Amino acid sequence: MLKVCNVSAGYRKGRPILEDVSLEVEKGEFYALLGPNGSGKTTFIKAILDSKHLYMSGNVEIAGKSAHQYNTEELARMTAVLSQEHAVSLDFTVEQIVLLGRYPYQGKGLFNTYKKEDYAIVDECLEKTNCLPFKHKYFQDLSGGEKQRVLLAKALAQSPRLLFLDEPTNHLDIKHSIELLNLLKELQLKNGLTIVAILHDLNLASLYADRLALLKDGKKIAEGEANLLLDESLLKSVYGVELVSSLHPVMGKPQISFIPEYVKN
Ligand SMILES: Nc1ncnc2c1ncn2[C@@H]1O[C@H](COP(=O)(O)OP(=O)(O)OP(=O)(O)O)[C@@H](O)[C@H]1O
Repeated sequence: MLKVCNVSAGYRKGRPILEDVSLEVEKGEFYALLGPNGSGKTTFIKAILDSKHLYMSGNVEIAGKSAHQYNTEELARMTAVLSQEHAVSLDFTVEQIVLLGRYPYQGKGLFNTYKKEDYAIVDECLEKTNCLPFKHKYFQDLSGGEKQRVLLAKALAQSPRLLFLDEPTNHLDIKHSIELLNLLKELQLKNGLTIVAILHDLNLASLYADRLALLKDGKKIAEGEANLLLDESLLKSVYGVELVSSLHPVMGKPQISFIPEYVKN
């Protein structure tokens, strides 16, 4: 579904932030991108979906076709992104924002308007993300976590086959983080949605992703299943901190914790 070949990208000429990154994500896979702050994770998503402001080399294929061959509407029907930046017009209601997710499905004609089906999809996405209770509220009046869920509903309303998420659990409390990841997993398993998620929480990545990749200083350091990747010495070399790995009591997947400094002394 996604093939990234030897991609280098940066914001200034001759200063790459990403260096020679290659990876492939299978259809219906949940792939997590991990790495320290500033390692290039967000730049990676931009290099795939929005490279016009980047100095970039290498190739990106989405569903077997070069990313450059998609026009804006085609790309927005194939992929959606939940980004960290909430660049949304302030005086829109929740419903209006989620309806924007249906825009790529409207024709170019002057009299094209949203159809009954679009409104039904919007309601379905609002329900899935637990946003129905504030459907008529203004986006600007919501909490950070509620805004995050509305923007996920908008991304889902695009009915994408490939969904990118940049720290989707940012702003969410533990209940809503778990609910969001459960929903993503359900969409992956039932609908075959392909998911590429930047996650800072190694434990959630371990429990939900099929494969993980570690980025450091713009390079892909390692890739694989959680049992292979969440290794204490590898994590120390990437994050520069001592971490302790143990197994989840039910899932048998690695869970990462640490010993606070004051206990060690
Ligand atoms: N628009 C920009 N112009 C110039 N440099 C940028 C821009 N956006 C990001 N950078 C730089 O690129 C590097 C990688 O940033 P990026 O946001 O991709 O990292 P990240 O891994 O997503 O970080 P975080 O985990 O903190 O969100 C950083 O050094 C950052 O300062």
